[in-house]
Amino acid sequence: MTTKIVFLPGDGVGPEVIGAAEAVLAKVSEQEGFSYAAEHHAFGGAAIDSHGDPFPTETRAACLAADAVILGAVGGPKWAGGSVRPEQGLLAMRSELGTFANLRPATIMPGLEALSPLRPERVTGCDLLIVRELTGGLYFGDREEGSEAALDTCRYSRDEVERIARIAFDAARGRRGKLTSVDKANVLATSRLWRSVVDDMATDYPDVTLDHMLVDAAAMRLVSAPTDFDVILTENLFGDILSDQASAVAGSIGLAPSASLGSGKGGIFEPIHGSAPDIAGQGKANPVGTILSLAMALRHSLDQEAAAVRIETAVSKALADGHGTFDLGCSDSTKEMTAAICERL
Ligand SMILES: NC(=O)c1ccc[n+]([C@@H]2O[C@H](COP(=O)([O-])OP(=O)(O)OC[C@H]3O[C@@H](n4cnc5c(N)ncnc54)[C@H](O)[C@@H]3O)[C@@H](O)[C@H]2O)c1
Ligand SMILES: CC(C)[C@H](C(=O)O)[C@@H](O)C(=O)O
Ligand SMILES: [Mg+2]
Repeated sequence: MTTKIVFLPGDGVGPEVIGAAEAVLAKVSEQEGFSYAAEHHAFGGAAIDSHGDPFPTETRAACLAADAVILGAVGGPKWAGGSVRPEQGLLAMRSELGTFANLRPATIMPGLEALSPLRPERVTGCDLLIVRELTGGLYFGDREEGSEAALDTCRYSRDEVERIARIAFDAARGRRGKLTSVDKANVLATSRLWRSVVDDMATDYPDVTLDHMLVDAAAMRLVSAPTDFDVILTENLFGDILSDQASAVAGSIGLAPSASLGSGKGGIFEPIHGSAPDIAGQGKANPVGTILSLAMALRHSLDQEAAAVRIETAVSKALADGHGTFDLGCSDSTKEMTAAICERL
């Protein structure tokens, strides 16, 4: 059966970085000798404009049938005040595809320590993975809008915590064997449930060293001692915030990929950054986060480990050779950076 890859360019820099991932996929598939069928669908603000819906029915059907969904980004000032927002389409897609596990690695590439805002000796060797719960918590609880008062609710069930914790324990087992569960158990009931479920599961993983950290302390630790972390397990909102912070520690948000996985084989693969309205349309966006997200798709959903490694190696080489976009203090355009990576595949 033909591998089906759905591209959702979305808004702002989304189409620019998706173009980069497509160029890399075209070359790497030829080199590794596999074929695929690519489709493009409307999503986010662009889909509000064309269909009146950020996640139109035909996009939903294509994503449900896909082996992997590669997303650029959604959102922007044009839609921010509207009654329907692009971000609602993103949340609906994550929920309907059941992608509860969001993997967000933050690794400083060897030789590139100077990219970090932290002192090089502090960031050298930083290699962490944030495992973020993606389909529960505050993002999906009951909500009431209001001009005088508003309400968001946070709910987690034992099952929801168990399934994401299992992913994190397994990931730690395959890495350096250290798991830090991040919560706010000194205040939140959901965090106290989270902590007790994670503790219960620790008995199945005697080879993993588990600790718990409050999210405020974790935010501090992430900049004062990022190399202390191996795998960070956390809920939806905390994972959103800490992953942007970790990406900056590792050099730039423009470098950071993610994989959103469920119980099936497919998944959603997207850079962690947004539509970057401040640089959209200027050919300046760093395509690496999206290209490395493609590598995660090849590894996790498409059975193409060799292609994933080929891409990761080419990205490292291009950066080590001094290529980079403006966010890295370099002068390559999105297209030049993409070409530099393609040449090194
Ligand atoms: N997954 C997603 O689609 C996603 C993720 C985050 C934010 N958003 C949305 O994007 C819109 C803009 O949000 P924001 O400005 O807070 O966050 P953002 O991530 O879009 O941008 C934050 C900063 O990082 C820079 N940046 C982002 N991506 C970059 C890249 N590839 N190369 C170089 N620099 C890059 C931007 O120029 C900006 O200065 C909002 O509507 C938000 O909801 C969407
Ligand atoms: C756009 C927004 C809903 C989204 C999130 O918070 O999950 C984004 O910030 C991300 O990190 O993918
Ligand atoms: Mg975010």
